[in-house]
Amino acid sequence: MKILILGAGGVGGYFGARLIQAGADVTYLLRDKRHQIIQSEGLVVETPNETFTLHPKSVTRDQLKPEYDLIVLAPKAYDLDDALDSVSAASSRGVILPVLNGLSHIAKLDEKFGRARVMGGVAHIAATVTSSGSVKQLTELHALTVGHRDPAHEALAREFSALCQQAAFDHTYSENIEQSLWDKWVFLATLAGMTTLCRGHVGKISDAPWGKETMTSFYAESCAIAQANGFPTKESAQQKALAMLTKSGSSFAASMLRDLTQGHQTEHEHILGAMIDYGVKKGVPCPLLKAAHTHMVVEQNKG
Ligand SMILES: NC(=O)C1=CN([C@@H]2O[C@H](COP(=O)(O)OP(=O)(O)OC[C@H]3O[C@@H](n4cnc5c(N)ncnc54)[C@H](OP(=O)(O)O)[C@@H]3O)[C@@H](O)[C@H]2O)C=CC1
Ligand SMILES: CC(C)(CO)C(=O)C(=O)O
Repeated sequence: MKILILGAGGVGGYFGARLIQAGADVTYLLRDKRHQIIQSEGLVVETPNETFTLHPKSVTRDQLKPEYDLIVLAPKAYDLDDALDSVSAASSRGVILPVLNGLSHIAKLDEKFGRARVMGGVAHIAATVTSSGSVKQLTELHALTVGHRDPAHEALAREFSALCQQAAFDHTYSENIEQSLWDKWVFLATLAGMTTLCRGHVGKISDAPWGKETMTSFYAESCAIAQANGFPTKESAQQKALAMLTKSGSSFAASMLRDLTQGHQTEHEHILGAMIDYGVKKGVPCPLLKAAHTHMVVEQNKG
């Protein structure tokens, strides 16, 4: 299977590197600056246990041909339109696997490629790109869940899953990937909303007198929106998520907090704004999500 991965950032860089180590035929589609770095220095991956360098195949958009069976999209949500332009010379064939957080990108991809060509993916990792260009896995967490959304691409999705089984990360094949996407989204909206509002990680929030209660209410709001839209998070998954979201002493925080404190663009419209839209359409009250979203809009407008 020939795989094209758009983006060698935290998610694309990490999971792509692990797939290459496992023998997968991966090519990266990169913008000029990242392409030059990877061509000259290789793809450097730092994990909590080791640092390794790979020399992957990479192309820029002008070198692209429609020769891939699977096209993995790993840009930030605000770069999706540019990513779709960049990949256009290859995207007349193959199955598309987006690994972005949230869900609103799926509708856009379905509209462009048709549901029969768009599978689902959920990345569970805390990863970033360092100032020197390395991909850095910040914690031991590294899991990729994929699944088919249409019988037309089920065989390819399972073939890709078999490749993931060989790679050095945790992998699950989801028989209901849209539910998996919603489960991750309600968790992330809560984590991102609360850690950005409070400018602190889960442990700090849990130490505050009303921290656990507010986190729990935020999560309940997000779950109510998922439920109203036909994707109720199972009780067992809710308990597991709440345990992580309210754990005393935990240094867990969302990548949105890292982006905010480092002055980068953030995905608040995709993670918080789109969740509010789903809530408002179904008449679900979401005051905490609206407070978190308002805070992010004010922050980003500061320039
Ligand atoms: N980081 C994390 O811990 C997690 C992130 N996610 C989600 O995964 C998605 C990706 O996030 P993350 O990996 O952190 O983002 P990064 O910013 O680290 O990486 C995104 C990469 O996409 C590249 N890119 C964007 N547009 C194009 C284009 N047109 N052509 C080629 N490359 C392009 C960027 O390239 P360039 O270098 O040129 O800017 C960048 O290297 C997001 O939706 C995020 O929410 C999910 C789970 C965890
Ligand atoms: C919640 C987490 C860390 C899990 O992968 C994530 O996706 C993010 O912070 O963007």
